[in-house]
Amino acid sequence: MRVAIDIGNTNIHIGIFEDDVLYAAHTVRNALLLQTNFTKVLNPAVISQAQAVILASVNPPLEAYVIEYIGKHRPEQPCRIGKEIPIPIPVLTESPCSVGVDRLVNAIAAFERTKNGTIVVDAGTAITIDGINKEGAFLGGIIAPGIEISAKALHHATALLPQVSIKKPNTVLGRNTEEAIQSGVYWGSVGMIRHLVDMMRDEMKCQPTIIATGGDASLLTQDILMVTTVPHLTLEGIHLAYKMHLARHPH
Ligand SMILES: Nc1ncnc2c1ncn2[C@@H]1O[C@H](COP(=O)(O)OP(=O)(O)OP(=O)(O)O)[C@@H](O)[C@H]1O
Ligand SMILES: CC(C)(CO)[C@@H](O)C(=O)NCCC(=O)O
Ligand SMILES: [K+]
Repeated sequence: MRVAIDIGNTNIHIGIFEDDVLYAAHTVRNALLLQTNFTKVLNPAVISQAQAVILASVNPPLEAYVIEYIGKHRPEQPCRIGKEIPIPIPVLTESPCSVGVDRLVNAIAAFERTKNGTIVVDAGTAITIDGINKEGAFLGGIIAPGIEISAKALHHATALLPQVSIKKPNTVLGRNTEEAIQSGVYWGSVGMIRHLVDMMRDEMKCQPTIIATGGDASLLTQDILMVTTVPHLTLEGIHLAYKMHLARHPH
């Protein structure tokens, strides 16, 4: 049994892999994790019995907490993607080390599925849209505000706009403030994703496969054509990067 942990900015996602198959996954709000007892979220027995605990983090302070907790329950340090586990694909950006490892493991898992030029949309805290060429190399992409960030930003930066939870509006023309914010954030995000995917497709000069993931993917992609949603793409990518490393460096 192997445990993959994706430490993001809103949520931590935990996946349990048995015989290379993801058989359990759960998500905990970071804020909740810091308030509650870690043992309720990351079962000490699972941590101590796992063959490997593999981490991908884009949130260093929370990562430090998780590593400290894991250290109490198993003698080996967890394997960190991008540290002990090198990124097993070419990263063709200016500064490969500064690309979020969640974007990179998404690319690894997506390419494993498509074996084709691919665009990955991850709609989480941020919305990222990244290109992978048909050789499986990470090309770069875009980082934009996620829908919760957009809704919060409107509330925090204004005197009159309330905090609104975003759902799909029935109409584009909002008839009250709440509907107007929902429409702006929902249709704005959908339109942004559609447009950026089109632009990226042109720039990549190929017919890439589009894969979406992240907490808001199923909400947003209902209005985007030709997208396959893979809920646990990041966890799959963490596990895959680890397996690729093992294949290259058998113990
Ligand atoms: N049950 C849920 N719990 C938490 N967030 C949810 C849930 N359902 C939908 N969401 C949405 O998912 C988004 C967070 O997505 P995700 O879980 O991919 O974030 P994350 O992993 O922290 O992101 P990142 O890695 O980009 O920091 C939020 O915008 C929130 O609106
Ligand atoms: C963009 C996010 C926040 C998405 O989770 C993460 O991948 C990150 O913090 N990235 C670092 C900067 C970069 O990817 O270029
Ligand atoms: K994410």
